[in-house]
Amino acid sequence: MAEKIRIKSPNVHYTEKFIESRYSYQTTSVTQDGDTYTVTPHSTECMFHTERHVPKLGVMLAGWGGNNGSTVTAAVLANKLGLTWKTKTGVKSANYYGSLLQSSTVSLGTGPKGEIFVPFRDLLPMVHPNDIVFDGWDISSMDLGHAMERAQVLDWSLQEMLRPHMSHLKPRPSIYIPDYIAANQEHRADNVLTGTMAEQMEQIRRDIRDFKEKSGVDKVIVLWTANTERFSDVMTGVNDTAKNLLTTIKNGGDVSPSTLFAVASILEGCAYINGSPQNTFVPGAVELAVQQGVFIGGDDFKSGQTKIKSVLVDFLVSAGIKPASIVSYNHLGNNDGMNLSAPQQFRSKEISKSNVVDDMVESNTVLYRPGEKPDHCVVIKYVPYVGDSKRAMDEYTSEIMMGGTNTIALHNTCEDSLLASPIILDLVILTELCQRITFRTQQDSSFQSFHSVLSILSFLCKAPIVPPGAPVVNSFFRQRACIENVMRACLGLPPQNHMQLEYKMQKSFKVCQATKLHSPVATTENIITKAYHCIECNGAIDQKNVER
Ligand SMILES: NC(=O)c1ccc[n+]([C@@H]2O[C@H](COP(=O)([O-])OP(=O)(O)OC[C@H]3O[C@@H](n4cnc5c(N)ncnc54)[C@H](O)[C@@H]3O)[C@@H](O)[C@H]2O)c1
Ligand SMILES: O=P([O-])([O-])O[C@@H]1[C@@H](O)[C@H](O)[C@@H](O)[C@H](O)[C@@H]1O
Repeated sequence: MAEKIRIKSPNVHYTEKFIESRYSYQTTSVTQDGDTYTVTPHSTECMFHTERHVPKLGVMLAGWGGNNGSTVTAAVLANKLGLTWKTKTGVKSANYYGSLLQSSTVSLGTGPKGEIFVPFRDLLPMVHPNDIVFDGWDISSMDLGHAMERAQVLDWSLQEMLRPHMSHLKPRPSIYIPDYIAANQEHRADNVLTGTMAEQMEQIRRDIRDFKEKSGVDKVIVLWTANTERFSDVMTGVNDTAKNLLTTIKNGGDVSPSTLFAVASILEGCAYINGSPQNTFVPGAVELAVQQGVFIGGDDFKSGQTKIKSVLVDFLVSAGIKPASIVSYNHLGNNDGMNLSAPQQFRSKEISKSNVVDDMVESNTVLYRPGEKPDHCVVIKYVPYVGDSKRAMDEYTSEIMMGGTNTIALHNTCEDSLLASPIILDLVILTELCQRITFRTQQDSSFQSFHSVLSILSFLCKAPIVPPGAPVVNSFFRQRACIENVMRACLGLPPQNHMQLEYKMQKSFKVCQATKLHSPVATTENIITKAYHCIECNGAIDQKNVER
């Protein structure tokens, strides 16, 4: 299907298979001598190739019967069926609100009547969530129709319409190692594999092949939305290299279920994404992904309280205001909350929720001395009555000018799974798009893909994993700009600069449809009517009355 956006540029060519773009990647290197910085601009000429054919995508969820797994499956079905349903506040319609790709927009540039914005998803050919085929595993045998009911997330009238489409969906038996999740999860475990660790992992591999064959999808992405596990110990000789990890699995050592899923996915050539906070990607798993040229991404969906934190701290620090104390409390009553009520599982989540401010704090040495950080406290409490409707309460106390303080208090109530579900869709759709993008610099003899550790996903994760040596960016707007500008590069377009110089200079200028420069014409003494005319085509394209 032809793309909605066509680039008219000598640097962009559309072949049957690819969008081919030439792109000049601009960076700067900096050297420091005492208080003096020397900045040198660099330009790297690149070629991007983006495959235009969008494949049929299958997504296999570990934890499919959970609140997130059942809700995202239900949401896609409701959208695909175009469902509307009655509630006490009126008729609701299925949508993908909360999805960056489906429900946010980006600026394409200036049209005859001003700036043109289009949905993110229109920038490049990508999978539509309605077309995704779901499958997966759960240690609970409950079918997806009943799991949706157990989750208590969606309106009952909607559930009744969806149940006929979900009751036949049954999670495949999964790998269950009780020591990795809270003991209070044992009651769910009636759908578990048996055999050695290696045999169980091989079954997961067979499941992936079975799903791909029976569903007819072109590719599969595996995503962990099962319970939060305790952290794994990184041990030399056990999981520090790919070879040692595979040997440990063969001999049945200390390997978590989420890491077993990761190894199974990687060996099947399927991208694997970790939506939970545990350190699934032990060094051996990362090395295996790199060796196999398979994408991995995570950790821990950035969905609510932490997402707001990555915005608010970015705002405060960027505005020169010094956050000194951040207290994030929340309580929730879903099964995730029950699992997190156990100390080791909470610790995994506390880590992923606590590191999100580090890059923003470290970027401002005017406010913070080296190593100085705000007080940062994370509290999660399990309160069964509130169910999936998480209550998050935050207090940000900052130092302002002349010894002043500013305290911002937030209260945020939301269905946790309705925040996470669009994140799951963005993760798998963006990962699939990246699988179709290759690029080369002038120094490369051939095209290459992104690094196996897919750090462009960081916008969607609380604790982004990045390639060795790469910086961790948590700042919301920098993460979002990265995705937009990489997609713009695939279209041969320069990064968004938000300068709008054409409106800021005394002799303002605009570029009309004929892409030629204009000059303003002063018409009266007190009021300048900036009439923008094309020098050549003399076409008046815009008039604004501005005070002298
Ligand atoms: N807003 C959010 O909901 C949000 C945000 C960030 C991260 N997360 C993380 O996403 C994960 C899922 O959240 P949820 O609310 O859906 O939790 P949930 O408890 O409702 O679902 C988890 C599911 O995983 C299953 N499970 C546990 N161990 C398994 C295994 N080894 N194999 C297969 N299935 C297994 C459980 O039976 C359950 O059905 C949690 O780790 C949570 O911390 C959720
Ligand atoms: O994304 P966020 O709102 O900062 O963090 C959330 C936690 O506050 C919540 O307790 C947990 O159950 C969710 O899994 C999610 O991780």
